[in-house]
Amino acid sequence: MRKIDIFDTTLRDGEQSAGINLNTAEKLEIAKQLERFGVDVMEAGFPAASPGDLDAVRQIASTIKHSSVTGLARSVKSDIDAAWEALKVAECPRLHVFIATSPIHMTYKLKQTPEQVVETAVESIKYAKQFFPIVQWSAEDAFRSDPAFLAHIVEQAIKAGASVINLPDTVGYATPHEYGAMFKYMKENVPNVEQVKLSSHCHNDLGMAVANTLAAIENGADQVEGTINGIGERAGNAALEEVGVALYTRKDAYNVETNLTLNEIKRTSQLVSQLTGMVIQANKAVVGKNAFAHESGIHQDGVLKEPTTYEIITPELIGETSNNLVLGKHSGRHAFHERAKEMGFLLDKEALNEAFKEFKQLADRKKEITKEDLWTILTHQQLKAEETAIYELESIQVQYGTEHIPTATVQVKIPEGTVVEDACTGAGSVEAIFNALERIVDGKVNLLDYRVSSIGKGRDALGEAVVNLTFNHTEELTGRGTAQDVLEASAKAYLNAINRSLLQKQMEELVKSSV
Ligand SMILES: CC(=O)SCCNC(=O)CCNC(=O)[C@H](O)C(C)(C)COP(=O)(O)OP(=O)(O)OC[C@H]1O[C@@H](n2cnc3c(N)ncnc32)[C@H](O)[C@@H]1OP(=O)(O)O
Ligand SMILES: CC(C)C(=O)C(=O)O
Ligand SMILES: [Mg+2]
Repeated sequence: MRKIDIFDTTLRDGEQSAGINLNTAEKLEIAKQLERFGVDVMEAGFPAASPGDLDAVRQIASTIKHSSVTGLARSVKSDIDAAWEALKVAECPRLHVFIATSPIHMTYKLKQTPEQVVETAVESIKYAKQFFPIVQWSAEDAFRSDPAFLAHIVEQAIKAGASVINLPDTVGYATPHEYGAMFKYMKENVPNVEQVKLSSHCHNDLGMAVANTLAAIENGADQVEGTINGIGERAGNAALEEVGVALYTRKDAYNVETNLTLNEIKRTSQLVSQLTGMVIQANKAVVGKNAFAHESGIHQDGVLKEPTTYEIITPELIGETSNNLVLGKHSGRHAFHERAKEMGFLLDKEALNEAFKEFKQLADRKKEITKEDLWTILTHQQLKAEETAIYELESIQVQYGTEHIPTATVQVKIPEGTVVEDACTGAGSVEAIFNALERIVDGKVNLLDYRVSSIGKGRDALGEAVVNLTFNHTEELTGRGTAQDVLEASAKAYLNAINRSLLQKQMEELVKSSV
């Protein structure tokens, strides 16, 4: 099978992303991880850019043994000298030297004629070859270059000693078909092309960097360049983890292999994100937080029955521990039941269905259902299964205004099974609720304590209320209630305490009668 070399430029083109600045220690850490990931070549920096970058490239070159380390240089002797200073410690020093070949770049940026550009390119390669055993030459903005001129300069670069020829789509303008055609054209029109490896280098301005890279492979590229998480100048470079996983998953289509250790992807991606401060978008292919997350019921059910229904990549392939069935408003019973089991709740079908109903109601109101929310819902159902509710809150309505006396109207299902409604005022909304409830329950309530708190974080967290009271002069009892609204939670807590008191009384009578 044809082998594709992976050239990582996270530490050079990736670091060119606006807002990224890595120090030597950070670059070294990433370099070591890139070596574990199995990249064939890593571009450690641009040694002429600053003494700090030169030092980082030198330290990486002297540390990394299983990947070839390179640095970038303009076609300028001082840049090549700086690169040699940094890379001479490497096992097999490799230089990456470039010059632009498109009319726009030659005319406006370099202010050189095409002939002068050929001469500069050839001179720089010959100069570099005095030091470096391997020289990679890049035609910056190759894609927007005149194809015949590009073929000519590539031929001259090979004659001058380049052993890898890189043909970048520097501004991310190419379509996959066009980018592939450029490689085909070079294969057919550069007489000495078989002496070198052709390399792709794609930018993502139109979101086609990975597709273009794959098209280059289909048309004869032997090396592909890119970065971890696709970071890089402007919209970034081709994301190497996407390229690696695409080549593996669609081996049937591409029929090539790489040296990459794919299960190092997650770790590499996380490290690069952390040290560069570039957050990975949740829906990013392969490494996004949602790449293995399923939220909708139909998908969750499918994945529980057979993962390949909705997963073409296994989480383990990239070093992720498992997929993630996220519970939200689109989830279904299968996933909910599975999660309840995982959390250790052994509820019967009816209780599970009740819990699922409660979960759906909450999911409609809340952006994210947390683990704490699930605990609360499931515990509530478990307790409910163990006790008979005597008073049950049916509905609650509170009128509150700074200029008005708070009034609460409550509907409660009483032990006889009928629903009773009452209304009351109070100094505050909670007092109004408690007063209304006291009129419904049959007995004397003495409220001793009342507290509210939130379960979990965020403004949409569930509220929990705890009420301590005595009912008909029994001993003090604690009631708990949870709801998204603290007023509803308070009413539930109040009734929960009353119910517990009544249940306790029933138990005592049962014990007495059985003696
Ligand atoms: C497509 C790419 O990603 S290319 C790599 C881009 N990366 C970087 O630029 C990061 C590192 N760069 C730097 O630190 C600086 O730009 C340096 C040290 C390289 C040069 O700095 P300065 O000397 O101050 O020049 P400055 O950056 O302002 O301008 C670039 C000069 O290099 C010239 N130049 C650009 N590319 C090349 C090239 N491949 N070969 C020769 N000269 C080049 C430009 O025409 C311009 O020349 P001029 O001064 O005669 O007009
Ligand atoms: C220097 C070259 C390889 C580059 O980064 C580009 O053209 O995008
Ligand atoms: Mg680039």
